[in-house]
Amino acid sequence: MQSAPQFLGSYACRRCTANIASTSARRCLARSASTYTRPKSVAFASYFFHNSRWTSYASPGRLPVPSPVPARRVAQVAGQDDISYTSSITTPPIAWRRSEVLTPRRLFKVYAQLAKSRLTVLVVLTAMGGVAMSPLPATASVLFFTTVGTTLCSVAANTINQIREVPYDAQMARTRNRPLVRKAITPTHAAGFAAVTGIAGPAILWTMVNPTTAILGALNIALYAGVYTSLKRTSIVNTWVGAVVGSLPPLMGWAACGGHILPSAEYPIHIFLPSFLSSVPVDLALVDNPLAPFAFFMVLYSWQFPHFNALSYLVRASYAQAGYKMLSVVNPAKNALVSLRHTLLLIPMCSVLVPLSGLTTWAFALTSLVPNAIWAHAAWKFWRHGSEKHARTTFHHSLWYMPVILGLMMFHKQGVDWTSWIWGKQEDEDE
Ligand SMILES: CC(C)=CCC/C(C)=C/CC/C(C)=C/COP(=O)(O)OP(=O)(O)O
Repeated sequence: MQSAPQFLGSYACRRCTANIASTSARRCLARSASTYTRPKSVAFASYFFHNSRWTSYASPGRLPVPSPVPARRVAQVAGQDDISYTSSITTPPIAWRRSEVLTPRRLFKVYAQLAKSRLTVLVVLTAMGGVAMSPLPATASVLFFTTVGTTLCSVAANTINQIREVPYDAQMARTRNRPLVRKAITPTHAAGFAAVTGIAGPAILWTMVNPTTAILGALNIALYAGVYTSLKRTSIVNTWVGAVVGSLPPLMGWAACGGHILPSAEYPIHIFLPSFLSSVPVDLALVDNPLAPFAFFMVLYSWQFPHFNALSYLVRASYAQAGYKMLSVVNPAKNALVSLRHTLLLIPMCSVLVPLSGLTTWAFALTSLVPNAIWAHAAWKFWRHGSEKHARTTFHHSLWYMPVILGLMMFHKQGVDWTSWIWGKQEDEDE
């Protein structure tokens, strides 16, 4: 473990530094400490209200700057005593620097960082995927307000997540430059931003789209910022909860168009057999089928495991350092096995569940086999060899896999026959 002065050199607030041996200083240490041995409960309220007064002892006249003694830490979690690495914290994670002046332009940039803008764009795109796959038409107003409402919900969820994770984000190179860690914005300001977006998002969805979409948005904020964020440091189950969070936006898009996501007497579950097994022609009136959004949800749910587990394996040292309970840290072999399991599960999902639900025609069952086979092969190699090289390949495959699978789903969408649409046009021209 690092020595107390090293941690305190970066993170103790002024009030707590008067007496470095005092309880509050120890509390500061606890909230900064990386944890294989979990810290005592982090005094969140203390962090929250002290943060704007945090200072660095690297400035002269305060406590001495700690000598940069390399700290070596060996992970010993769940019998995995083979993960060892040299901690990169040989100097305080954040050096003293003048605080940023928040011009409107900088403030916008800070808000975008709090929103994790790229993730938010992806979330909105998957919600639009739900709209695109819905058999029910969407008006321009529904499209616009679903986009705005979903964006605001995602912004709020990501902001709350960052407010809660400052001491841990500060310990990972990947997240060390986030606005709250570098103190570009106070936690109070960020909390205000989260409150405004977190109320406006569901309110817009409720009033301008429909209550079901609003409830899904609010539920997802709670699931991500509340349940998932807490579980990250307590249980590997976090990844399964995070996968639900990532799969809910398409349901929001589906619900926004008025589609039903739960079966009822009025909207029971239908199955759409392939034409060689059924003589009944597809009744497009039945395509608003609760099994369809469930199939979409499941594809996104399973996609996240090989995507996230492969990435998580590549950054496992920093996850370990910040004390996150990730499968890639506690059990790398199982981490790769879970990735493989979900790439294999995606095959029957795409080749049976999706066409059976009426979301696509049965042609999708065949065309989806190609991307599924390529990705499953990469995940199998990752599981066999457990190397970073294969983790990277599995991760890179996840990046093209999702747009390809969504594109194929759109191409084979039930009731939309692109080929006859093109041929039909040609016939029209011939006439
Ligand atoms: C509509 C609505 C509310 C949508 C929310 C969508 C959303 C925020 C999805 C995130 C999914 C997820 C588990 C990301 C990882 O977060 P992480 O905390 O592990 O990432 P980090 O390590 O980069 O902080």
